[in-house]
Amino acid sequence: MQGLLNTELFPEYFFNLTGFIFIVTVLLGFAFVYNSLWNVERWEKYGVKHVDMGIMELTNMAEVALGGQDATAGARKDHLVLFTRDVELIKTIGTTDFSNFYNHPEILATTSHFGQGLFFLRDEQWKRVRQIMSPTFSTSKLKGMSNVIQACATDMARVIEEHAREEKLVAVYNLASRFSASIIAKTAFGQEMDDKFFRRASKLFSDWPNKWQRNLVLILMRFPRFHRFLVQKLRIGFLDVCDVDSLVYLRSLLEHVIAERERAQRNGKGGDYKDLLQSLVAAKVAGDGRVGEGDRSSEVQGLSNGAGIRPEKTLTHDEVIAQSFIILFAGLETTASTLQYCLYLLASHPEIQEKVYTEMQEVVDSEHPTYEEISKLHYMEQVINETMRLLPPVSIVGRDAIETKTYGDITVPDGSTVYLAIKEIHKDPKHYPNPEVFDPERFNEEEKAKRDPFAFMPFGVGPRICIGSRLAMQELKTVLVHILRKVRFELNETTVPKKGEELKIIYFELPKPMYTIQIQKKREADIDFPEGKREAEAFWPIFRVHHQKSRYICDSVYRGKAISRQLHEYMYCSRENIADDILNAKCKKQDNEKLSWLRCVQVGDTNLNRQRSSSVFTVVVEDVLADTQMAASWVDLYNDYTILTMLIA
Ligand code: HEM
Repeated sequence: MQGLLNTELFPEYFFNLTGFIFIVTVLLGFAFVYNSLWNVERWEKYGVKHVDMGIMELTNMAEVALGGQDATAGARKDHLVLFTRDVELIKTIGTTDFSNFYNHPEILATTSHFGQGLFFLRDEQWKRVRQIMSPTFSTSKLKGMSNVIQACATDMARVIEEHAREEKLVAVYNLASRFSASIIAKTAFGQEMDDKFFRRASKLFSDWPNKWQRNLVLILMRFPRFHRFLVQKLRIGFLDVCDVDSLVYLRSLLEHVIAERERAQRNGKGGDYKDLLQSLVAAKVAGDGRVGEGDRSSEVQGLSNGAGIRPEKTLTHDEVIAQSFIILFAGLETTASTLQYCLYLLASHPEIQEKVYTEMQEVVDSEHPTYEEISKLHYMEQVINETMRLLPPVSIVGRDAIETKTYGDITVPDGSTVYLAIKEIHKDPKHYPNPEVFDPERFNEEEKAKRDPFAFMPFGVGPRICIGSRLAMQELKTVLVHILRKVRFELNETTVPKKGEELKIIYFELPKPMYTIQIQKKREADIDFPEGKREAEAFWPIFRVHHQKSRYICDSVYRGKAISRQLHEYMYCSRENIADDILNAKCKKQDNEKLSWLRCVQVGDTNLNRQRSSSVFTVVVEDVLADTQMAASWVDLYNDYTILTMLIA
């Protein structure tokens, strides 16, 4: 017990457990009385329906407050709070009147560096750090991180494939967390993830050893100001929501890497590192760790409230560490949960999984999908969006009101907190008919155009929106490509929850829910060969050289008008559906089942798992034409081809 408390502030007798519980109980009792008697301000006065609630945590409060017909309802924690799923009010608070609502509520009772992380920063501090961090997530930076994401996705796919080979079930949450943590380890902590890192990263928050401590903290979380007073002022360690040991460990890792990165930055070698950490370190080096007078160039986007805010673009050493922590906090579980839920939903909707697969076949040409290819996976994005609509990893976000403002019938008093109830908006039948049904078509362009864009906000809204949303999407799409091209996910009788059962998000529960999904079998075409190579894959370099050579000659010959435009087009697939035309024509002919093009285009022969790749296509056409008795209408083409083959030879 002694170790948990700050011995400088507390006398010896205080370490008596009974005495301590007594004091905390008295203080809690005082908080209750204050809350219910003295803080008599009621939401009704401000035109808002008020819901009286017992001791509940926030997400439940939102559910209860907005359970009926009301789009907006008030309640009290240790101050006034408002819950809303009214998209007009959300638009106003999140964007048009953002200058009155740019702070997240102070909910975190900790003495750790978390408090200096972007999510928890307030006022000028937030504006300065947000401005510094925004370019870190620009398109060019995301492209720069693509290799890391690919490597982590390949690892995850490999593990899943091994499970499939051994016909084992997959504890998806664990794998998804490892994937997400490994990207953060590399990009925000500058190192490979090992087991110790993963253990610590997954345990940023205290895991209270007994029930009464846990319940006490849960009750205190209902009174965040009081909770913070106990933790930050009285420094009662065991009430700290963060796990101090984990943070000390992670900080020690960072110290080494930051020192090394600083040296590189000062020697002009910072550009060698294309990750989040280096951008943070660069901001530190630029200001030499001091926050001075301020950058005079630009205001923070969306904050043109006339205040003339010109934050300086530098970070202190502790702020660099805090941002790495916050990336871990904000980026790990959110992305891992989305991946887990997405795979579960795909397993329970095989037809949708097949559609995702088909799109991948059409769009992704390379073994490691490029940034551009990833951005063309529109149906996959619809699936991810629908997953986050149905099961938003963050179900509620808050905004503190700086001044009292009235919007229509509702007055939002200064000092109150407005909670934007993401989950309730996403489940509102007004925006989403049959809201419990998983239907990615809700996010096709036509359906989206019919809906208020503020009815979908898994990443929050306005200038305070999630800074890592594009990175998260890139991670999710990349890993889905790598996994789904290898295996098909299915539910079986041991999967939890079972088919038809509700998939519930359990907040603040430890351990995390583990949804186990069966990987039924490998995709038919996924035939493995010794040393991890497929038979045809071994010939790919030869095919490629052959293709390049053919193309060079073919282009020259075409320019010299020695072959028809038709053949030129056929050779390079420059007309839409050309491969299908030829293949279909061939298939219709009798006795053609064993044509050699089958070998060439079998999806299992390539890592691409697709039929229409321009690089493989020449080989396909050559095989088709060379090995087949041509029908009359193909004779010209065949003659052209013969001339060409002679030239190539
Ligand atoms: C599916 C994945 C994710 C979801 C659903 C998600 C959701 C959110 C939400 C709802 C917010 C609050 C926004 C608001 O107040 O309006 C937020 C903030 C934030 N997120 Fe994410 N997030 C995800 C992934 C990530 C990743 C990968 C990172 C970092 C690499 C990240 C970093 C942050 C940070 C730093 C903030 C605080 C922004 C600020 O206060 O200015 N998030 N996120």
